[in-house]
Amino acid sequence: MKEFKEIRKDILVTQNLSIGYKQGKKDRLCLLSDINLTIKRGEMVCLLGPNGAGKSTLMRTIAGIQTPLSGSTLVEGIPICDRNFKEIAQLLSIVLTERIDVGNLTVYHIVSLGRHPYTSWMGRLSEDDKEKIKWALEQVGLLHYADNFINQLSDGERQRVMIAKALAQDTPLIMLDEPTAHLDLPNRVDIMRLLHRLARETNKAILLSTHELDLALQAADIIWLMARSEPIKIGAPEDLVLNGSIEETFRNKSFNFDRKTGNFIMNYQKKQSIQVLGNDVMGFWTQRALSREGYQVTCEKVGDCSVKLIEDSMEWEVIQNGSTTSCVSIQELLAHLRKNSSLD
Ligand SMILES: Nc1ncnc2c1ncn2[C@@H]1O[C@H](COP(=O)(O)OP(=O)(O)OP(=O)(O)O)[C@@H](O)[C@H]1O
Repeated sequence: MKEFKEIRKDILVTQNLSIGYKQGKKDRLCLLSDINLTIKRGEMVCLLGPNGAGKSTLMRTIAGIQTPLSGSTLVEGIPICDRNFKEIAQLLSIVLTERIDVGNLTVYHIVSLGRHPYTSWMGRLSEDDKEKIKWALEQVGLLHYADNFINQLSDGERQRVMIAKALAQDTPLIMLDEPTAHLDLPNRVDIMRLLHRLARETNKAILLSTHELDLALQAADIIWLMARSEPIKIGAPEDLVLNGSIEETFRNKSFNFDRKTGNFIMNYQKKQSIQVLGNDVMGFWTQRALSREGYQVTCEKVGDCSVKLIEDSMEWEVIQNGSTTSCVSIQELLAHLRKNSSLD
């Protein structure tokens, strides 16, 4: 029980925080006020929200890079504004979105910069510092790249170097601003899995802002859902799906959020209805294709056209006006339907 309490200790608390920008001497743009948030050790929190919601502003304010309009951020119980630069750097590390372009530095050198808050002004690394750098490189799977120059690495590897630097900084809170931007799908998944594992195994709190709704829904322990001028919604991803918060925040006439799959489905103008007999995986993809083609798919009998799925042989039987045509692919099915509708 004691161990559980330690794992779930609050590392960061915001108290009635207001975020925004001072504009001139008197005016100010307040994006959001009365923000009361908590992050616990061992927790991965994803900050989600549409463009312009204020995610970066919130991240910068929490990290003490930007001054709040009012309220405060407490790290380990002490307001961040009462701490000096070195103390803050020992409590929270930040990984920014910008692609790093320091070609003449090695991976080891960049990760070693994470030890800066602990070294003397000469920056000499102790044995303990070197151990922490090695450990950080191991965690992100880049120990064998230690002597490589940064410009010899892919974007995914560079991002892992920056995460290693944050790990070497050995702070209880790691903040990342859109860590998966510029990455392809396998790398996006790898980074999210890595961050999730690190939160669990190192007992650090990880806060990241992202536009990757599907990955955040799978990897986050807690989601902070932000929309302009609305209170931040907080909860386990599944709770925010079930109570309709995700749908509401990202509501758009061009697509719908499918609560069952956690995916966004594009809206197409529907021309006519079509009956599809069969379900499961083949049914799902057939429905997607027919929907794109402008059909309203139903399992009820409608009109004189229906599609029967033969799952064993992966075939589609189109039954229309009493005659049956077999198609061996969705492409062929769509071509057949297009041909017949042009004959109508
Ligand atoms: N320096 C600034 N001065 C005044 N307003 C700003 C400044 N920086 C950002 N804003 C405004 O604050 C609002 C929130 O911006 P912010 O970058 O925090 O949103 P975001 O959710 O991170 O957006 P995105 O997802 O596009 O990165 C925007 O309307 C933006 O125009």
